[in-house]
Amino acid sequence: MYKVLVTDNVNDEGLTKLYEHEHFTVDKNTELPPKEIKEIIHQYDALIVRNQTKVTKEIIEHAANLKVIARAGVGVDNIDVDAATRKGIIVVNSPGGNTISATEHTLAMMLSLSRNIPQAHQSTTNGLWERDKFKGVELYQKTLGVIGMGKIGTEVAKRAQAFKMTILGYDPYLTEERASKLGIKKATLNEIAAASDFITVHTPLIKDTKHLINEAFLAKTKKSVRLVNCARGGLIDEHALLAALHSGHVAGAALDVFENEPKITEGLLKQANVIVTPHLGASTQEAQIRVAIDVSEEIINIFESQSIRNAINMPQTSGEVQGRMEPYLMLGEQVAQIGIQLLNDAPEKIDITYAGELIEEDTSLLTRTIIKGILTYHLGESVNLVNAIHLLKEQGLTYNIQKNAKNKGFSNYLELTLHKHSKEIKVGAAIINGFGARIVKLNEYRIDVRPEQHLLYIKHQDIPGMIGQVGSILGKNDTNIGTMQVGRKEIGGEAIMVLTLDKKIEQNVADNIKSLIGMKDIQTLELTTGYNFQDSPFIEV
Ligand SMILES: NC(=O)C1=CN([C@@H]2O[C@H](COP(=O)(O)OP(=O)(O)OC[C@H]3O[C@@H](n4cnc5c(N)ncnc54)[C@H](O)[C@@H]3O)[C@@H](O)[C@H]2O)C=CC1
Ligand SMILES: O=C(O)CCC(=O)C(=O)O
Repeated sequence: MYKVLVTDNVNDEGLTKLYEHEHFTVDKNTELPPKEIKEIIHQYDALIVRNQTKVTKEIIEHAANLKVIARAGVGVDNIDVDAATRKGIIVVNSPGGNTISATEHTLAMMLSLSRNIPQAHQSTTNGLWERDKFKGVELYQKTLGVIGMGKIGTEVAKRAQAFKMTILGYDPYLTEERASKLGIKKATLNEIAAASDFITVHTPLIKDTKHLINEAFLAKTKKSVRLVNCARGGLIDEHALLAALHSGHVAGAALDVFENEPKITEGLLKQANVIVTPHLGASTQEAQIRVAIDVSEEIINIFESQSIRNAINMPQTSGEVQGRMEPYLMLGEQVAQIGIQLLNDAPEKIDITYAGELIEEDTSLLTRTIIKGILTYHLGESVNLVNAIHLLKEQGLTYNIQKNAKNKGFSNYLELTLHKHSKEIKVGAAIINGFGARIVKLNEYRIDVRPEQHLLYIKHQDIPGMIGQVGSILGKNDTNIGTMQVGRKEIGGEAIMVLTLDKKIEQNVADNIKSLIGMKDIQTLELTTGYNFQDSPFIEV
């Protein structure tokens, strides 16, 4: 049974699938203070929040069993994603569940701002009839600058076109082609500042976007510009905005979000031309049901079928790519296990080469799988696909990926090289049509070994009788040999044997083999041959 904790007001109808699922129990408590969440979080496998709960590093550190943090919404700035990643916890969200609601709220705020609707409503309900005081401006033929042309920015732009506005869009990912398809103009921030009558922001709050609208930007804006923020507080420097409102340079602002919610910078509310809502962008029946359904399904999928659609801290792979990459993931993990066991030390540097068909594939998940396989040898079960790269960097290790068109004679090929001082271990592998996974290279030797659970690697002098002696010792100790591969560089020189065994051999058997004349090295290798829960989460797009 998986335990899920819900600490914010997430829609119950949308959570139905989780409530009714036989493998899940859900505890919902929207009154828990942070201290209490910290105390009980170790009991839970998943946590669902909106943006009220701050999922801090402290809470995450106490989350001994947590596998998933789900944000019923878009922005994850209330979650310490770095801390979650370090702990191997998947952070997921509902990227599209509230797009339309946030878009419509933005339009509602822009219209309210242009026609002073909240102020006029207040005045009229107070018994006044101030028709001259609330003269507004039209949107028609005005220029709207949209900063952040993602899902919401794009939908806002489309709807604003219905008002016959000219749209300027700025987003590092906005191409000329997409802008032209949307019928908008791709612009720089400076161009938006100089030409826009209305400016609306739709970016996440990240280091790069904090105070994107600041004193310097406002100084470049057109006089009487109107600003809308239905994305995140902190995108606009509220003090700079206040100064620009005081000076009359900015004609008005419509704000749904604030830098220190629920606090609002003193003075802003005193401005007659500022209209506010308490972070209502996603607050519609439809959006709340949708985001709750999204996170419920996501959690069920992660625990029941190991597939992930919307992770923040994992690479995304399409279902089609996922199907093609599946056999390589197991092979990647096995290659890593062989490499690290042969190195028997922490590597300083890791080189991974993908060749043949693999150069066309999205190999990000495969790389993570290999890194995970390497690190698990020393760091144990705390390593998973979420935190593998993070932990690698934390260990000060570097890794290097090469995609090489030369395929070494195989239609696909992956090679791992682990370096430690002057020692180097190289393991090459391929999926061979009709035969499946094969280890095809060990250091400088060409081999052909099916990666099975128990392998025996032997390095020896190439002298007659060696194979027989090893076989005889294993036979006497009741150990069946599945396959045996030998490789040598030159007759009488150094050679290797790689055997697949039906069971693990005892140390005394290995010692017996090691004592044979001409024997140089012997290592038992143990490989994973089946994924278990949480080990192979796929991300679907
Ligand atoms: N008020 C509310 O209740 C709601 C607020 N939001 C917020 O709206 C924002 C946008 O959400 P979506 O459109 O769904 O996200 P999205 O991820 O689809 O789009 C964000 C866009 O911002 C762009 N961007 C990033 N840095 C930028 C920069 N420095 N300058 C310009 N563009 C930049 C990205 O390239 C991306 O295209 C998020 O902050 C989200 O949290 C979302 C839903 C409801
Ligand atoms: O849960 C909410 O209402 C906040 C929505 C929001 O800000 C987001 O999804 O980013």
